[in-house]
Amino acid sequence: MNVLTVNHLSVIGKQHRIVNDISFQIEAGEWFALVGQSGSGKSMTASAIGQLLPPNLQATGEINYAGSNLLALRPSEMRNIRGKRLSYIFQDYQGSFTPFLTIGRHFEEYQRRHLDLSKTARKQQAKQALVSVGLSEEIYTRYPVQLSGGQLQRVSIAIALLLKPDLLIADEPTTALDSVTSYKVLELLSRLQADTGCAILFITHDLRHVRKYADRIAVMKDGVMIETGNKDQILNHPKHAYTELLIQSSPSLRTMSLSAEGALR
Ligand SMILES: Nc1ncnc2c1ncn2[C@@H]1O[C@H](COP(=O)(O)OP(=O)(O)OP(=O)(O)O)[C@@H](O)[C@H]1O
Repeated sequence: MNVLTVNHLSVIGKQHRIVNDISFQIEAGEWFALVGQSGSGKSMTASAIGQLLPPNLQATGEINYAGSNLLALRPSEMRNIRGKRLSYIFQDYQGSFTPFLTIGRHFEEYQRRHLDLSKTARKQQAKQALVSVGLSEEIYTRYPVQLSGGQLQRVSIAIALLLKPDLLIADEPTTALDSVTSYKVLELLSRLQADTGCAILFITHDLRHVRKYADRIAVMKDGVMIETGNKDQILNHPKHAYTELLIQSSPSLRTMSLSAEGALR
């Protein structure tokens, strides 16, 4: 069953077409990776899904989710879906936090917008969510500046998954983190996906990040989706020269793909 169906999506600016007539589906519970080099249109695709495009850009086509075409929804209807059934985590997690509000207040604001819970229940739910992403309950009373990048990204994930969305859009969530912390965040996402059954649209320019986790991969180049397929097919038998180039420029993948070829001989 598809959780999201994108048909003929284009993102258009005054001068140019940033995303050009792309179509894809995300199945319930799958890890769908959108890869491509910087500027290929991945983030604008992700933003179009949640009506988060900058005001000078417009989306055309259809994005079907939970029985609605998201592009046709009023902003208030979209706000209701965003955060509740469809959540985001971003590369710039720091920008998602207000420096003078505690982590607890960030949870509070989110919970009050979407849930009807008592203050005590909200606090309890937030603390449980912190523990579920491997953080201590004490983080609840801390300020963002008192946390490391990895801890803050974990808090973003805890908030994004609080209402058990059907789809989590993770736009380069590990780009600003060191490699060990990135690895831990990816492991965490994978575990939480198994626990909650949510689908993940995972955006990255680094194919290594999808090797272990993705079920399917779509490759974007200059606003066009040039290739989509299951992970093994894309990584071991890319059809497009550009996909080959992405793999070649990712050393550990090249080794992996060569050894896979060797094993087949
Ligand atoms: N507000 C805007 N107005 C006009 N063009 C924009 C705007 N925002 C982004 N773009 C352009 O859209 C193109 C696609 O950007 P996008 O952020 O989707 O790329 P990306 O594949 O996500 O890259 P990255 O990996 O660097 O985030 C880029 O050429 C960018 O310059």
